[in-house]
Amino acid sequence: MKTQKYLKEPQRFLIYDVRQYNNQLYEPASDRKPTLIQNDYDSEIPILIDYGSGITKAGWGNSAKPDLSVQSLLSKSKDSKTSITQALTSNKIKDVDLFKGNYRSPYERNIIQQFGLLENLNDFIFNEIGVVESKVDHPLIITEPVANPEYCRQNLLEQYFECYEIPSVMIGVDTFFATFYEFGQDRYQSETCLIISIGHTTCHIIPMVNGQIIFEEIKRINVGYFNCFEVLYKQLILKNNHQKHHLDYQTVQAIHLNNCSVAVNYDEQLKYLKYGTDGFQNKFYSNPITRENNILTDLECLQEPIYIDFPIQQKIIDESELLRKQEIRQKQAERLKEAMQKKREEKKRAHEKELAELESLESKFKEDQQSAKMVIEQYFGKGKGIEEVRKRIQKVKVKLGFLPKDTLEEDKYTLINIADSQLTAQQQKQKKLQIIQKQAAETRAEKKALEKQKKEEIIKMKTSNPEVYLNMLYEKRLKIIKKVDEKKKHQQELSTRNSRVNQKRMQTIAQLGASEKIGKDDNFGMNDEDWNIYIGIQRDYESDEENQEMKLNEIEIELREMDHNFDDKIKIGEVNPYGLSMQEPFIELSVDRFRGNEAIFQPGIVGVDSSGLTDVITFVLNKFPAETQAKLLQNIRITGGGSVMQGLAKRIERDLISNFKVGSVVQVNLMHEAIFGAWLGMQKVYKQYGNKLNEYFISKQEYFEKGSSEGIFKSNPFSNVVIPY
Ligand SMILES: Nc1ncnc2c1ncn2[C@@H]1O[C@H](COP(=O)(O)OP(=O)(O)OP(=O)(O)O)[C@@H](O)[C@H]1O
Repeated sequence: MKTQKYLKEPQRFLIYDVRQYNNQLYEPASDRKPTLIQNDYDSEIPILIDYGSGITKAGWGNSAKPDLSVQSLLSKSKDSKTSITQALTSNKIKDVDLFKGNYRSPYERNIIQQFGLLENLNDFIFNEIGVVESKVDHPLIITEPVANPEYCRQNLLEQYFECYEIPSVMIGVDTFFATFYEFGQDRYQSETCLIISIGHTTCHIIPMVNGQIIFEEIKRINVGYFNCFEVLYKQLILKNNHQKHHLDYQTVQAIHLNNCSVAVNYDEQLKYLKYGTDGFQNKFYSNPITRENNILTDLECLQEPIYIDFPIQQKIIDESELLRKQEIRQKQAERLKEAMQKKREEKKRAHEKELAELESLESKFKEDQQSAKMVIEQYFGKGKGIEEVRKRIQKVKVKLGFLPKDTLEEDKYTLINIADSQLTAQQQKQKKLQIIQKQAAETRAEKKALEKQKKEEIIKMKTSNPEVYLNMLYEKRLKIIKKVDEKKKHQQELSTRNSRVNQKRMQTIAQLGASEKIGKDDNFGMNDEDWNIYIGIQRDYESDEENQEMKLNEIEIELREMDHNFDDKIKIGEVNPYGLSMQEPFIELSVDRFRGNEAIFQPGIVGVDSSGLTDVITFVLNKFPAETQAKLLQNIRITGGGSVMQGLAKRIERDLISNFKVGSVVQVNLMHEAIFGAWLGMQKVYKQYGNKLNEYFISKQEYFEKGSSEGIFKSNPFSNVVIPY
């Protein structure tokens, strides 16, 4: 296959480096808990909760940042002892693969629909942030999405006032709080800007003119960060099935955040990935791109594929770790040696005792043949004579080292040189057996000698021909890696019920059940060989991984000594330098880097029948007179967790430049806080407005007087519109 030629060399990353990312999920550290509990005694301090369909952020009004940031996912499990069903949030279950677990969310899109689950989530929040009393005696400031349906708000208030006995609640829109945090009080009341909020499963486009939110023109698209991420996850699993076990939720999220981006020009990016620099002959690109006469922005925005290496061994183990392992191995070897020595001494004592007994029997035979014969028959079986005793004496003497080993060999094949005519039928049979045994012993000895010679040659080669020796070590290393990999795959297949390996295993067990032996009288297990059937089955489960790892370590120590570039070779993924074929230990990210994120610009990719983000932005902007439109175009702000997608602002900017008339100034910026903006905004509001906020709170008393009807909701500078009845 012809290799692609790109402008820049494709980058390679090690999965261990990629896996590190700024995860925004956490719980309060244990040393912070006492301070949090202190807060519970001061009923003036409000609790701020930014409910999100992706991440719920909660904390006390006087904390510097949210005390808790948790995924809005719950899993119910039954305690085996108490039979009480508990709800666990995703944070509580460490290293979970959220695509595999049975997780449920209180949300459908970004609207709360499951209030039972929300109660579980609230219990968790209040518990974690240090509310110790059964009721929550603090004012609450919470967020809701734009145009939150009335019944959701009513159910929420019902839960707060009746279940938690909360004294008062203020409700605002998450994006408005985030904007307040970004601009501050004055600019929030005067700014003209277009706010784009990329949430977990939705995007909102919110125009703000002279500090007024234009509610009539707010638009929502039903795709968000999660949809983009899900496309990537599915693509990666589909294309790299052999690395499936590595690609869990956390790893793919890290890949998404670190290595994926929004294509500035998706069509051209795809062509670039397909044709590489060959396409610069103006044939493939819609823009005439050439090296001499290029449109710089376009060239800069084209990106090369990325390779992520998954080396088989866990990490390049450091020296101390190696020493520790070596020490353990030495101790184990010493213990084994001691045990062997003990066993040998015991055996020696037993043989000495046996020899003494046999010799006394032999001398007894000389004195009293009759009585000695009885004893011999007792020992060796009926019909056996003094020859058996003598043979045994010789054997024991060889074992004790009193006689050389070949004494026995000579005795072993006594019949070989005697002609058949002089032998009985029984002896002829024995002769045949002896011939076979002798041949087998000779081949064994030959093999042993050959192995010994080989070992000596290898030792010689290490000094005389180190390069060949090094190659041999590399080959050995690859063989072990392959073996471990195959074993892992095999074991993985065993965990899948319908896999070929598992079916074969079941077949073996079924055959065992249907065996003719097990007929009317089931006597399975009477003979030792019956149990051999389990050896085949058990082999699948046995793990010699540690053994292999030890061997691998030993080889790598030697390799490191001989080849100083060994670690570098592994780092760049050069795992196959000596021509052994292996399954690729890396994944390639080419189109996948961009296709997932394209979902918010082309929702059709994830099957959502909707216009894309820039089309909707253009639609919204076209609703405004030219002057306002120009102002809005110059001040586009992106917020929400999805704004962390690389290249997002550039893409929107580029799309809008081509959608509006020549000369329009387009400026797209990210807000400073992507995920915590709304929570920090709530805190800023609480700190700046202070007591003035009281008029915006819905109190428990009002709720019990009026019920949760529409009239109870109070509008505030951050809330949805209240339509009076
Ligand atoms: N570093 C990160 N760590 C964890 N999650 C992240 C990170 N960066 C982005 N995210 C994603 O951000 C999203 C949450 O963003 P955000 O808090 O704005 O949405 P939300 O408020 O939960 O959702 P919505 O506003 O739609 O209800 C999640 O989908 C999450 O996967």
